[in-house]
Amino acid sequence: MAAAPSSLASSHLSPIAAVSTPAVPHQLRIGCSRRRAGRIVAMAGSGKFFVGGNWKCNGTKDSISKLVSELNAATLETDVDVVVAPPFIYIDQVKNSLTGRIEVSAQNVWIGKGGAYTGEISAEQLVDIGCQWVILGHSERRHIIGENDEFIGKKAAYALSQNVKVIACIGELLEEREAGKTFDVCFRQMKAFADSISNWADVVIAYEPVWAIGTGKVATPEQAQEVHAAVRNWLKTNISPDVASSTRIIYGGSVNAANCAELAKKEDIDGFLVGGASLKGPDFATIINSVTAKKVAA
Ligand SMILES: O=C(CO)COP(=O)(O)O
Repeated sequence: MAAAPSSLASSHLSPIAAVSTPAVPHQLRIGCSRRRAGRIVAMAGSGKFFVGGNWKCNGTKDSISKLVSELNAATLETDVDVVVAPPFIYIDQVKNSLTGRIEVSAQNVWIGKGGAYTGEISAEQLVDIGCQWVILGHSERRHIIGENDEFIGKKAAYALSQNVKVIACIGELLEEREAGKTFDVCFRQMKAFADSISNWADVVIAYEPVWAIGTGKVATPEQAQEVHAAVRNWLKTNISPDVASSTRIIYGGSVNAANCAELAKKEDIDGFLVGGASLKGPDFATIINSVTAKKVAA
């Protein structure tokens, strides 16, 4: 992705000024407080912490073999769901060498049943090689490849129908944030998923502001929390309170070993989708283990 303009300084995107769309409704805050009083303090959602590594179009047989060895040797907290997403052609290699502690995801899937679709991979084929997850709606597929909301929603529905779980990505462009459209964009992308999804149990939502992806310009914990809380409230209003509290909403965009703990402490951040830092085993392990920061915050 192109580097974010220098105007993306933290002073420019201050926690409150950054999103000029309406603040999270008071009602939601009350809802979170109730949950706090009941059982969970630092996690508004009730699901397990979730960390995904999106390897994108990176790696060779040799580098992936080294990364898998690092992951196999790492000590990982037990109460975290961990998934890695290698390029399609290495999924089988990873499945055959990676510890069963970590599940494997694809980075894309065809919209329906396989057949005469040159270059595509079907959900049935993912199931055939034991790949349980797929990332859909990633900004690189939206903005570089040109996938639209409806196409992505239908892909999600078909993958779920074949028992492939979905990491559903949403997030605004820099110009959309600067125009105060962050919530509008995220809610529109959420609606497209919701129009196609009936079973949310196998869906994890990844909020990945496009200006933070691969740029080193991570959202502040406050900026991420603000959008996560709004998305959770959107689920509460438009799907159900149960889905809102059980669906993991993870953050992606320049997450690394140094910034993960502060992000993890935020109550609506239920984990991470990591790009560059997931290519380094020890750093990825640190990000997985940032669940301990959440527990301390609780
Ligand atoms: O796109 C991402 C994960 O899907 C994030 O990428 P980076 O962590 O490299 O910014």
